[in-house]
Order: sequence, then structure tokens, then C-alpha cells
Amino acid sequence: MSRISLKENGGEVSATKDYTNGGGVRDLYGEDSATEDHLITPWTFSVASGYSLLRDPRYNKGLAFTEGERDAHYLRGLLPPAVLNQELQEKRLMHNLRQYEVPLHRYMAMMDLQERNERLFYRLLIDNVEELLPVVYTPTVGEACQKYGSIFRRPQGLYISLKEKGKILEVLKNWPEKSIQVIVVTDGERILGLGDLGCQGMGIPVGKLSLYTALGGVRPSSCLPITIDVGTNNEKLLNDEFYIGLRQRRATGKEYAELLDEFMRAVKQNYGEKVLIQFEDFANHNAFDLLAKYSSSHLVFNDDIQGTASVVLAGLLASLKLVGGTLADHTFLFLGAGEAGTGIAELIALEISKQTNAPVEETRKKIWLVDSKGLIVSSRLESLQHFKKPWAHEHEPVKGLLDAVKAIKPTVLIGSSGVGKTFTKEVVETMAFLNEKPLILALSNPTSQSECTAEEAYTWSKGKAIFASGSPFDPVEYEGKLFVPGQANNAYIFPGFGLGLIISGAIRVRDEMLLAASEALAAQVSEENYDKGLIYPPFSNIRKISAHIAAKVAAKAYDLGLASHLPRPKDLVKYAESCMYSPGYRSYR
Ligand SMILES: O=C([O-])CC(=O)C(=O)O
Ligand SMILES: [Mg+2]
Repeated sequence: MSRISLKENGGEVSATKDYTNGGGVRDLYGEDSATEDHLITPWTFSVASGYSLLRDPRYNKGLAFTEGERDAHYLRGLLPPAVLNQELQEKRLMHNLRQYEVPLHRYMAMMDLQERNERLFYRLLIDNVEELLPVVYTPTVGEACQKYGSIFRRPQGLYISLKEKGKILEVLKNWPEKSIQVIVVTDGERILGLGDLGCQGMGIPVGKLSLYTALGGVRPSSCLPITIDVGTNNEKLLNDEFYIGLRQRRATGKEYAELLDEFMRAVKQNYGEKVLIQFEDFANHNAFDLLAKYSSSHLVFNDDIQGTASVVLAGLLASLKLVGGTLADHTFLFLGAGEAGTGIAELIALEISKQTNAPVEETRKKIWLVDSKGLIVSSRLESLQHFKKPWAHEHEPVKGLLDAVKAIKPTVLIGSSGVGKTFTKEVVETMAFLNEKPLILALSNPTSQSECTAEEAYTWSKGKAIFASGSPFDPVEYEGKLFVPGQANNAYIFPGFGLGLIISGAIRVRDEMLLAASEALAAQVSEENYDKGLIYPPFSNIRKISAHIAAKVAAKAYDLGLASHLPRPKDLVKYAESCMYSPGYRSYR
């Protein structure tokens, strides 16, 4: 039951909440209108007041409760006399946060705030997005996952382990919110570039969903972080006395597939057809299969394959303004042929195919991938995993990255292997030797896994490189000129993408929607950004950017006949904006 204080008489009061078919809830509290839909089932819930109101992060306002609210809701004496507005609370908290020098301490302070006063948490995150993104998200969230057991305070999100086999539907019903629109789920096997963190991967769904709200305006109450715990193969965690997950090695094969299948069925049964399930940080060997298996029956999106692809394609489209030519004029070389690498490669091939009308089998030939065994070439075809096969072109075998750069002569070099420091000085120098303006994207996360740093890219290329990275880097001064690296992180795409699916009531994800999202993001890069060498707009404008992405994605859903929210709103950008959650406090009568 959700608890809320809306009525003036305090105590336990019943109110009516309108429930809807596709997992949408009516905007009773004026939060947003993203989810208005046809009503079918009435729902009753109780009202919190007094002490329990102060302890309920969704409705607590701390010292911002007004005199009238303190009277009406049995709060007298439970708060000190001062009344502070949200602005002053924000100022105080930002001041406190900046005192912490250790990033993990900032992360913990932010999580505490989220569990104490949700609206204030989102106020901070939205108003200080560039400063706080690296705290609640990449890179600090990676360290938080590594140490999740030690820093554990209050549980966030929903844990579904092998112990819950056969009971997943019941577990979903334990979650206090009934109306869920977005689930981010991980099994913790490939957390960023940090590997298997088992159950402690929970930090990732929690962090991603806080961005759904802050950057994409999806209501927090409709977001559900889930970690599926099938064990871990991480010996360090298995031997860690504070580890929070199942102390066993990973279940695989049939046992794994059955648990996932029960989960997918339970989600659809409980929340309907229109709940978005975002797969996050699964290992390659499961990620592709899960996406393929469920994309025709569920609204599923793999952020590491599709979200990363869409954000990188956006950067490439934008970079054409700086480097010239069309996408088809370029040659692409990837280090890393997993989810991100092959996902990006395929979306580039699709976009070139769309632009030139050439079949995608042809356009793929502009794109080369290197994995741990060297360049992917046709003589390796037999032994390649299925998702690498389309990239096995005719070429003699080439071992390392440097030789591949020399052989392929790429104009664009993309790192997506999850392994740090692999763009060496020689590699960057060769790119700069081959190209007037080499485009270098070091996508692996967190910062420790980045293929090179921004400073390395600019200095080794003697200021020629156009550089962006998955994890954030500070601007670099080189020979008196300031270079501002972009952050090619899927956080640009998934919040707006998800919002677009929600507002249109989409029931399936299609590649055309990803292309639409990329084009929308690229269109948001301004002349001023280009002047600084940026191929992504700053995150400070992200809510506006998300609304534009959402509008294009929703438009595509309508065009493809996959939207269920009818009639189609006339101005989709305005509509998307009007749906977005804003974190200002509500007044309680
Ligand atoms: O979380 C991030 O920053 C980007 C991402 O999805 C990953 O690296 O797996
Ligand atoms: Mg990820």
C-alpha cells in the first residue's frame, strides 16, 4: 500500500487511486500526466501523517513543512521550529556534499537523501546535473557496487534470487508500488567494465532509474530497480563476509533460463504489456540471447547494446560537422566486439543503409572489429560467437590493435572492450598520422577502464583528435588551447528514449526508434558546442534534450503502429515536456 498524506484530518484516511490497464497511474497529485490512461480498477490506499510521514521519503519535506502542514498532519513537536524552503535545503545539502573529498562518501550521502526526502534528492540532481551525475552514476556507482555490502544501509530496489524460484509473481507484489512503467534489471555479471559483481550490481539499476527521473522526467514511483541473483563467480565476493548475495557460483543453462523466463512472464502478468524492461550489464553470452528472445513478446531494451549504439551514432552524426563527409565516407575500427561494439557497429551500418539505400550487408563492410584474438576476419568465421559473425570480412589475419589501425586506416576509432589503457601512444599517434581530425571514442567505464584519458588523446594526437569518452573527463589545456571532451554515455539516450515509449504507450522497441533517438540527440548539438570541439550537448540541458528525443521516439512508435496511447498528441515535444516529473514540493492540505 502506498502511504500519502493528502487530507487535513490526519490519521488513517482512505483515498481512491485510479488504476489503469497498462501500468499507468492517474496523476492524482499533479506530478505529471505521462501515464493518464483509461481507468479500469479502483484502488484504495491509506494516508500517513505525523512520524510516519516524516519517515516516508516520497512525501517527507523535512524542515520545509509549513506551519499549516505541521498543524494539519500531526507534525508539531516532531520538527524544530525553523521552516526552510526547498531552495535553502538544496543550498545546505550542496554545501555539505562538497565537504566530502571521497567520491564514495558523496554517493552515500546522496543515497541517504534519496531514502529520506525523494523530492529534494531529485531537486539536487536536476539542478546540479553535471556535478552530481558522476556521483550517483558513472564512475562512482561502480565503486559503490564493488563495496555495496560494506556500505549497505537500507535496501533499495527488488532482489530476486534463485531462492524465489516459483514465487517471482509474489515477490513483485511485495513491492509497494503497483503501477510500474520502467524496470531496469541486471544479473550483475558485467557491471560496467568491472566484471561480475553478483548481487552488488544493484547500484546500477538504482542509479539508472534515478536518471530516468532526473534526466527523463519519469515519475520515481513508476520506476523499479531489480537485481536477479543467480550467484557470482567472483571469488573475492564469495569470500567477503559482508557480501549481500547468494554465496554460490552462477547458475547457468536451463536453471538460468528458467528463472529469467519466470521473471519475464511475471512482469508482464503483473504490470501489463507496456512496462519497459531495460536489461543492464548482463554478460555478452546472455545479453544478446535475452534481447532476441523477448523482443517480440515484451517491451525490452538493452541499454548496453542499443542505448550505447544510439548515443555513439548521435556523436558520429554530429561529428560530421567537424570532420566533413557523410557517414558512408568513413571507416570505423572497434576495439571490443561485445554488446557495445557490435551494437554500435550494427546501428552505424543501418544508418548508412538508410542514407544510401545500400543493403546493410554491404554497409557493414565499412566497419571492422578487433577482439582479444585480433582483427575479426573471415578465416576466423567458424570459431566466432554468433554476434561477431556479421563482421568477419575478407582480410588477412591481424593480431593487435596497432597493426589493425595500420592495416585498416580507420577515420574513427572506438573502444568498447571494457579494458583500460588500450589506446596506447602509438595507436593514437598513428590515428593522428592517418587523419587530419581523427575521431577517438574511449567508451569503456568506469574511468579506470577507459581506453585512454582525454589528456592522452589530445596530447598524443597533438591536439588533432576529436575525443569523447564513456566516463567523464575534465577539460584539458594543450598548447594554450582548451579542449572539452564529450561524454558518450548512454545516459543521453535511455531516459528520453524510455519517456518516448511511455508517453506513446509503445508496446515494442524497433531499430528505427533508436535511429530516431540518435538523430534527435545529434540535432541538439549547437554551434557553440561545435566551436569547443564537442559532439554532444552539455548535460545541463538534458531535460530539454530528453523531451526532444522522447518526441522523436514517440513519433516513430506512432508511425510504426506500435503506439497504444491514442489519439496521437499534436505537438509531441510539448506533450513530452508536460508529462515530465518535477521535484518541487506539493502542498498538503
Ligand atoms: O553505466 C554507464 O555509465 C554506461 C553503461 O551502461 C555501461 O558502461 O555499462
Ligand atoms: Mg551498462
